[in-house]
Order: sequence, then C-alpha cells, then structure tokens
Amino acid sequence: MKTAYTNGTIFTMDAANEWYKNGIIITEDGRIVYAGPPNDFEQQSVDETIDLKGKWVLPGLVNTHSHILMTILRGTGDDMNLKPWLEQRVWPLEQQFTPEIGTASARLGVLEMLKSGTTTFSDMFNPNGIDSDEVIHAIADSGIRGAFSHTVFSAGSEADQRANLNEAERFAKTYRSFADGRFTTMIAPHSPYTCTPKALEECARLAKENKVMAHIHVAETDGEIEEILTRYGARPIEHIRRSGLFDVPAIMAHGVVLNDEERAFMKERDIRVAHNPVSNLKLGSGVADVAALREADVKVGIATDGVMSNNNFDMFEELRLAALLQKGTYKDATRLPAEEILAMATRIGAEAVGMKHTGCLKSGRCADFITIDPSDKPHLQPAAEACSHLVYAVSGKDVCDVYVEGRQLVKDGQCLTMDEEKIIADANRLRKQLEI
Ligand SMILES: CSC[C@H]1O[C@@H](n2cnc3c(O)ncnc32)[C@H](O)[C@@H]1O
Ligand SMILES: [Zn+2]
Repeated sequence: MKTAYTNGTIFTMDAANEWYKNGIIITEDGRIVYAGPPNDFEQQSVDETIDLKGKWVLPGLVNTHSHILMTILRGTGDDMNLKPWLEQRVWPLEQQFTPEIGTASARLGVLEMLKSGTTTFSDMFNPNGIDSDEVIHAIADSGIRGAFSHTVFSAGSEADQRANLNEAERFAKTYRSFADGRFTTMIAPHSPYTCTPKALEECARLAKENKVMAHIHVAETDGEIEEILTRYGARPIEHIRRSGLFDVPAIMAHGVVLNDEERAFMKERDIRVAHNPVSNLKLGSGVADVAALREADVKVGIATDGVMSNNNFDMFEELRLAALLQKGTYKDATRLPAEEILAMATRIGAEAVGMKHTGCLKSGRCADFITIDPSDKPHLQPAAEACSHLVYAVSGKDVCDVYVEGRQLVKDGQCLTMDEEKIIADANRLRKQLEI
C-alpha cells in the first residue's frame, strides 16, 4: 500500500535539518519512500492520499530512558533526594508488585507516551514481581517501537543474583528482534552502586555475546561519585570501564557529574547519554552539562525517566527544559538552539539507542511520524515559527496523529490501539492494592 501525506509542514530532522512547507511524505510497507517538496507528485501513483491541511509533521519522539513499570506509582515519593527516594520509597513499593500491576502500569505508560508523541522508547524493567513476557506482549500490541531490558541488580543470595542475570540474558535473546523488528533489547545493570564489579563484568559478557547494547544509570549525583570512589578507588566511568561494559555500545542515563577527561573518553568509545532534565531537577541531582557533551561530540538523547521522578512522559516538556537549562546555567542564550534540541529528541536519540532506521523523515527510514495541528491553538500562533514552537510552546497534549511504521496509532488525539478507559480503570483499581 502506497500512501501520500500531502500539504504538511515537514521537519525531516535529517543532518541538514531540511524542512518543507506544503511538503509531502510518501510511505510504502511501513517505510518512507519520499519526503520533501511535492515536485511533480501525481495522485494516480499512490493508492491513498491523506491531506494534512497544513499540520506540522516531524519524526516521532525518542524517549531514551524510562521505567514504564513505575507508572502506577505516579505522585508517590515526591520531594526526596535520589538515595533515600530509592531506598525508602521506590524499592519497597516495587517489592509489592504483582504481574497484573506490572502489566497495567506498562499499558498506562505506553498510552501516555503514544498520545504525547513518543514513537520509540528505551526502558529498563524492574526485575521483581512482574511477568516480563506479558509486559512485552502488552507493549507490542500497542504498536509502539522500543528497546527493552530486564534490569540487573546485585541483591539477594548468590542464587538470586545468578537467576537475575540468567533472566536478563533470556529476555535479551528472546526479544532482540520482536514485534516485526520494532523491538530490540539491551543488557542493563542498574548502576555501579547496586551492581557488584562481578555483575558488571557478567553484563559486559552478556552484551558482547548477544550483540546488544548496554544501558546503565551513571554519574547521576555527587553522592554516587563519592560512594564509588570510596568503595572502588575510581570514579564511576573508570570503574565501569574496568568491567568491560564500555567495550560494547552503551547508553548511560543521566551523566550529570562528569569531567572533561570522562567526556573525551565517552566520545572515543561512543558512549551515549540519555539526558533527563526534569528527573535530575526533581530528585535534586543537578543539571547535566549537555552543552559540553555536545561540544565533545557525544550523542545525547532526551528522556523522561520514570514518572515518580517527573511526573509525566511528556517529551515536549523535556525539550523545552533541556534548552532553557543550558542557556540559564551558561548565562548564554546561544547554547543548544531549538534545531539541535529537536535533533536530540529525534534523529540523535534514535542513534543513541541503536535505531538508525527511525528518528528522521528520509527515504528508507521507518514511517514513524507525528502531526500537530496549530490551526485552532492560540498558543501556537502566529504559526510561522514552527521550529521554535515545537521546542518552546508545544506540549504533548497538542499531538494530533501518531504513526509507527506507517500504521496510525493515534488519530485526532485518540489512541486507536489501546482501550483507554479500561487502562485507566485498571490502574486505579490496582493502585489500591499497593500499601503506599
Ligand atoms: C525499573 S528497573 C530500574 C530501577 O531503577 C530505578 N530508578 C528509577 N529512576 C531512577 C534513577 O533516576 N536513578 C536510579 N534508579 C532509578 C527504578 O525504580 C527501578 O528500581
Ligand atoms: Zn532511570
């Protein structure tokens, strides 16, 4: 089936940042075969024509780090610093999870992501209390794209730790090319402070043997740097390097506390960063020096983290904040211009999670795109400066249509693939089972 989407303002987000007013996208079998000006487009050459009536079109957003299984915990654990938040609130709550809670939580998270314009996300699942096979199938049914990992923690007995690593490997092998290739997997040791050096080494081996990326929380707070220095005599980046985990393509969540030497090393090893501006502020962790990372030519994607530290999955909020934080901390408004932020949320984010086939509206890439209709929205008028509006004025609620691999998943703000009423009812019913 060949479909033409006509009369859109198309932000290709390719390396040249080309955009076209009254542009056209032609898709076939889930791929883009053309994106650009209408030139000599002939309606007869396609099976179907959809008039976008001036809507803005951009690649679906890529959320490079999330925890959808925490979605049911939204609104709990506010106003706490990272360590007590994890130890006193998050982990005791996650211990109460059942498979039903985990799956309901995942569905709610995916629904929110899709409706706010995210088409790809890279997620760390909790290892306890859930049925990761059921979760993966629930996510697959929604039509979204993603990279998933069953997180590794060095907790419990030796047998428990071995079982956790075995499950992380089984999960990575089983789903490494699942849902018609929309899903990939990663090996995700939670962090250098929750995993032993041996577990990090094991994770490095598993990622290498299974040819998947590594995903880990690193350099999130000053406290983490001190703790790892005290325990192992090295800062987190050097400590993890010694384990071999950075011998495979890796993405680190946070990267708030880094120095020049570490950034140069990250460039050399192509270690990517998932920047979580809201989560880093909410947990009092600080502000990642994204401008320095970009100057060092490190790939930086944008992310939400879980909703307990956010409290939503609206990537547009992250874009705006990511731009403003660098301008404010550097006292220099030229830092991270809107075009660069948009690229980080799309093409660069996709590269950061190892998905070069999405994130850009270009012939050969997957037809993963979203539309926004500015025509009835005062906050997006005058509509001429669309690129600026996409970073500084749009919110997830403005997203109109969402397509993944040419399949429409959201139409006029309504999700076509998920039962919204049931998902919300289930989340509220199951939330009552948790002792908050
Ligand atoms: C879902 S398994 C991963 C594990 O990570 C916890 N988590 C969520 N946000 C953060 C963060 O910012 N730093 C460290 N760990 C985090 C989550 O609750 C799970 O237990
Ligand atoms: Zn996280």
